[in-house]
Amino acid sequence: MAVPFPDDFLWGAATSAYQIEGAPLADGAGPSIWHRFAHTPGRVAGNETGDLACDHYHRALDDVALMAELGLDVYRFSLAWGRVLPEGRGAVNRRGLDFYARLVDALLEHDIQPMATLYHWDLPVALHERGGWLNPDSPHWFADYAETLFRALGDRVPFWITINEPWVVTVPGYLDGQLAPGHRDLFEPPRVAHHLLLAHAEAVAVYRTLGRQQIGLAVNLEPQHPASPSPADLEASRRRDAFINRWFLDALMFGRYPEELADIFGPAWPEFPAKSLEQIRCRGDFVGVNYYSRGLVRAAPDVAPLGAVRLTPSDAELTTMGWEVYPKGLTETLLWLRDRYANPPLYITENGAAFDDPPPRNGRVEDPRRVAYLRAHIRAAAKALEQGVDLRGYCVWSLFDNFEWAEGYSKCFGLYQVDPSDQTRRPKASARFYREVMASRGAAA
Ligand SMILES: OC[C@H]1NNC[C@@H](O)[C@@H]1O
Ligand SMILES: [Ca+2]
Repeated sequence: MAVPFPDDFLWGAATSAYQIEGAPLADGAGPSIWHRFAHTPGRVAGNETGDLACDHYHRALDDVALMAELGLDVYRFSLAWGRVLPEGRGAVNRRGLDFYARLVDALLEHDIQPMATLYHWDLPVALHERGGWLNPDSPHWFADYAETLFRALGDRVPFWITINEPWVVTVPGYLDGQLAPGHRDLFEPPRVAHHLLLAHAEAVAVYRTLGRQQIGLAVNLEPQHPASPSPADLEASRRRDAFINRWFLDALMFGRYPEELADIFGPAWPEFPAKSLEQIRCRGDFVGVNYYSRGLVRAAPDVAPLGAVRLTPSDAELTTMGWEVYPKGLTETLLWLRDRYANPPLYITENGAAFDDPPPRNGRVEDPRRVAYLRAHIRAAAKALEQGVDLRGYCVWSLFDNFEWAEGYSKCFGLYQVDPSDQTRRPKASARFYREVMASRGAAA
C-alpha cells in the first residue's frame, strides 16, 4: 500500500483497567461502580464480573514483554481511580500507585510510549455515594485525582487522556441504564455531561501548570446517515449527529452546546451559566477518536427522547456487537473533525471489531474477519492522512479479549485470545498482521 504514514506515526493498542486487570480490591484498592454493577445480578450477561478478567494486575510485566514482541510504539491503558484513591479523594494508596509506576517504567524500558487514560468509567463507589458525576464537586474531585497522577507519573507519561467517551458515561450510564451506574433519568444526563466536561477542563488547567506533554479527551464518534432522503430521516440523522458527535466536542471547541440538545431533552435541558461554558472551552493538545461504525438513522417519533432509531442494514457485514463494518465512516469522521474544528491533532485511540473467533489450532487462532476489518480501517485512516488530516497515531481496540462491560466476556475484540482456564495469551492472525503493519510503518496494510 502507498504509505502515507510518517515514520513517527504511533502504532498502538488499547485496554482499560476494569476490563483487563482483575483483582479489583487488591492491595487496598477501593471498589468502583463497575465492581458494584457487575456484582448486581442481571446487569451483566451471565452475571460475569471483572474479578479476574485477564489477571493483568498480576501479569503486567509479562504483558509488557508481549507488547514489545508485538512491536507497539504506544500502549493505551487506564488508571483505576480507586486503586490510587480508594475513597476517590484524600489518602493515596501507595501500593495502587506503585502498580502503575511499575507498568509505566516497564513500558519505557521496552521503548513503548505510555498513553494513560485517567477515567475509563470506574468511578470509586465512595464518590458515587456522594452523588458521583451528578455532584457539582465532581470536577474538583477529578482534578485532584488527576493532579495526584500528574505529580507521580507526569515526567514519564507523554500522553494523557482525561476521560474515555464521556457520551458513553452519560447516556448508557444515566439515560438508558445499560452501563454503570445504571440510572434511567432524562434530567440527569445533561448535568452529568456538563460535570464531565468541567472535570476535563479543570484537569487540563492543572496539567498546564505541571506538565509539558500532551493531554486530550477521547470521544466515541459515529457518522450518522439518513436511511432515506425524507426530511424526517434527514432531521433525525442531524439530531443523532448532535447527540452523539457534537454534544461534547462543540462544548469543548466552541464553548457552546449544539442547539438540537435543548430540543432533544426539552424541559430536562437546564440553562447552563455562560461562565461555566467558558470554563469548558478547552481545545487540549489532541482529540482521541474512538471509531467503530456509522449510524443509519430513521425517524421514529415515538422513540423518546431522540425520535430516531439506528437501523442495521440488511445487506451489511456486522460484527458480533451488531455494528456495521463501515470503514468509509472512519475517513468521513476524520475529515469532519479537520473541517469542523480547524484540523486538531488526532489520535485514533480505539478502533477494532468483535467477532466469534475459533478455538486455537496448534497454538494459532485464525481471525480473518478481524484482519480484514483492521486492514480496511487502517487504509481508511490513510485516506484521511492523504487529505491533510493531522493524524498522529492509531490504537487497536483491543490488545486482549477482555470484559466487554454488560456483554461480559462473550464479545472478543482482542489481537490476543486469553484462555480463561490458565490466562495464556495466544496471538491471533490479526496480531501477526498488525505486527507486520507496524514493522513496515503501515505498508503491510
Ligand atoms: O465496545 C468496545 C469498546 N468501546 N469503547 C470503550 C471500550 O471500553 C469498549 O470495550
Ligand atoms: Ca516501534
